[in-house]
Amino acid sequence: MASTADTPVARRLQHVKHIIIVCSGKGGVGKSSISAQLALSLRSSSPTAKIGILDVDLTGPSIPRMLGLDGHPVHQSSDGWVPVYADGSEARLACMSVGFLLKKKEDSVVWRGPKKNAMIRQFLSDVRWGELDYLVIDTPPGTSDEHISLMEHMAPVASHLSAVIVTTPQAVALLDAMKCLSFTRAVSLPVLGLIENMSGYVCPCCGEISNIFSTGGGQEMARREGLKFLGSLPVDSDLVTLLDAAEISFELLRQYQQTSTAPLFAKIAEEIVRTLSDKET
Ligand SMILES: Nc1ncnc2c1ncn2[C@@H]1O[C@H](COP(=O)(O)OP(=O)(O)OP(=O)(O)O)[C@@H](O)[C@H]1O
Ligand code: SF4
Repeated sequence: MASTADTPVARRLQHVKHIIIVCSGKGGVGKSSISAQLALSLRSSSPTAKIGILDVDLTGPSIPRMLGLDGHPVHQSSDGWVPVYADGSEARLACMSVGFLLKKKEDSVVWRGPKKNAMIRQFLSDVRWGELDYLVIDTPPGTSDEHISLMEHMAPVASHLSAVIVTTPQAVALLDAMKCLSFTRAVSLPVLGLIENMSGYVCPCCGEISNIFSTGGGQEMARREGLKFLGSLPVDSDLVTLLDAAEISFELLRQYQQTSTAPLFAKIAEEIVRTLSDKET
């Protein structure tokens, strides 16, 4: 068994206390926006918390856009790639994504498994994350080459890893979330809990939450499978406007706190922080 200092990935990641892999069975359920919100909420959870967010959704990287970082170049230093900081010189929210490496943001990545695997290894071993409290990893939907590569490369730091599963209330998304859960069980990845996204709709006029789809399916799945239910988030038009059009990351940090989902997500982040600190003791 490899010791924690045996591989380049282990040497980089041994200073990251907790690595949270965000996954979903189905595409479009809001995994990237949950990853972005988790990183923003964790950053706000303490005045000193240091957070990283790594986007390994290689064919559909959306984290740079959601954090208002589109088009930022990645600098290479003698000690590896310097991540892009969403909060400038405060340097408490570091971000890395294949989106930063594309010439144009509309360029697509058409890579086979081995090239994806090499890219993920490079993200894990060559990015100068430094000391982090939390590294949030946004993954593609389903359980694909990217997930397998992540688990293989991070095996020496397996004790730092855990997952959050995102679903929407519809039966088809829940079925896919079950597949995702069975992957985590197959690779012995502890699951912190389940988030039900797009559960009801926040009326932009009066702020009332209406149930446009069914709700509660995620909670029921969590109960049935012995998972923690971390919370549900409604469809919020302010959030989609903010994340789809974020242009300046500094503004985003401030504006996010004014959305109606920010306090709901803060509770989810608190629960995640509590679960992880219980795990440490
Ligand atoms: N709670 C929400 N309220 C409003 N819009 C949301 C919410 N969650 C996600 N969205 C929006 O839905 C769209 C899809 O979300 P996102 O890209 O996060 O999904 P995904 O699961 O990561 O998708 P993919 O399968 O492409 O990786 C985005 O435009 C996002 O801003
Ligand atoms: S929730 Fe109230 S304000 Fe919003 S659309 Fe419905 S009736 Fe109108």
